[in-house]
Amino acid sequence: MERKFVLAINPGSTSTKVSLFEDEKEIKSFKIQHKKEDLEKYKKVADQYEYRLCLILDWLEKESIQTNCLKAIVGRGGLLRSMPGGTYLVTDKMIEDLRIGVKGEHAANLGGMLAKGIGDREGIDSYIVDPVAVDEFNEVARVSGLKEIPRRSQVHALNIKAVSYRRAKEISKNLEDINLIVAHLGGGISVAPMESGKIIDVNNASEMGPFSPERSGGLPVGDIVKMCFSSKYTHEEMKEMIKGKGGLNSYLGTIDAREVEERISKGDKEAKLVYDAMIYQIGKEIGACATVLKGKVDNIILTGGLAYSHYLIDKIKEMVSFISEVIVYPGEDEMDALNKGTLRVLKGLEKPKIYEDEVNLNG
Ligand SMILES: Nc1ncnc2c1ncn2[C@@H]1O[C@H](COP(=O)(O)OP(=O)(O)O)[C@@H](O)[C@H]1O
Ligand SMILES: CCCC(=O)OP(=O)(O)O
Repeated sequence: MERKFVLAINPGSTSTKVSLFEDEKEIKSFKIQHKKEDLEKYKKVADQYEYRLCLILDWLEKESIQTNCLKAIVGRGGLLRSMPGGTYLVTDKMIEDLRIGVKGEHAANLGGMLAKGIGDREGIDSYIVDPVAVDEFNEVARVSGLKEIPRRSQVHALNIKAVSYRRAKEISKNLEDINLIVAHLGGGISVAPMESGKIIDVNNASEMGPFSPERSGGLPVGDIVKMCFSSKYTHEEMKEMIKGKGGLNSYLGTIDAREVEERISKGDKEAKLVYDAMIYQIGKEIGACATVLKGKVDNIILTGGLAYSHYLIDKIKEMVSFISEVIVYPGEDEMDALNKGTLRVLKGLEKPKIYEDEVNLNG
């Protein structure tokens, strides 16, 4: 029988990861590291399309993989209109929204574009799975306190859903029958209460909640307004302070938690105070999620790069173990999650969702 593969594409802000899967097995993978100056040439994220496409096609050629050996292509989904979780067929309308950045710029916007670009060459379907735009909020979670500004769901949905499925399987339950609190602890942080498989609230990794290695998290709003009108900073500079140069980076000049821990071990008191404050805010956010779930929490899951840290995990456990058992899945496996989401559709276990049917095209 002819061998057929799924190609998964995960564009990040500094790299593009590609993996080739034969059923559930990853048989090849490659991380294309982009030079800062190569990406800086492009004004908009979507403008990087041709550049990244050529690099992926070059890799396939180098590995002697013909695109006619592929049965589907899947890309990490970006900032689209609010949508329920699941596996989506990439449609022309979705591509239009990704290209204009309908809800903002994010490297993941290229995922669907690159998947469809390659899929269309062979006449095969392309998909995205649990994009950062997944929105399964309870209505009450949308109200911010200022009429003009609704709370928005922007979330590390792909990894959060993947680790939730993993835990449900481990305890032989359906995800729909359990409640979890999942904290994705990476360069950005999402802490979400998951009720019966749905992410019913989240801090919004780019703007609110705990600060993270590179993001400020929620800030005192009065002081932010003052800074914005101080004439000291441009709009771009303010945005960078919130995402990129915020969090650990703002206080300690690094986004690398390992470096911070190294400094702490050498007696750096400032590093310890800032790192402990980040951990304190994560614990506090988990506590808030427990109240959303009215205390009915089957497990708390800690995942992402920071979950490799024993220092951080032990301190979070001290704060939240009274709520429920803490399960640690360090790192993330977004490539595997993309493939599994695609296989669920290819094997007929799930129907692919259609973007136009699931989103509000006037919103
Ligand atoms: N072994 C480790 N101990 C402590 N922190 C770690 C470890 N490995 C990775 N990290 C930290 O995890 C963070 C990045 O997490 P990651 O999930 O890779 O983020 P992203 O995918 O958002 O770039 C960085 O601050 C990094 O220093
Ligand atoms: C917008 C939520 C998802 C997110 O922040 O992803 P990255 O950490 O990969 O930028």
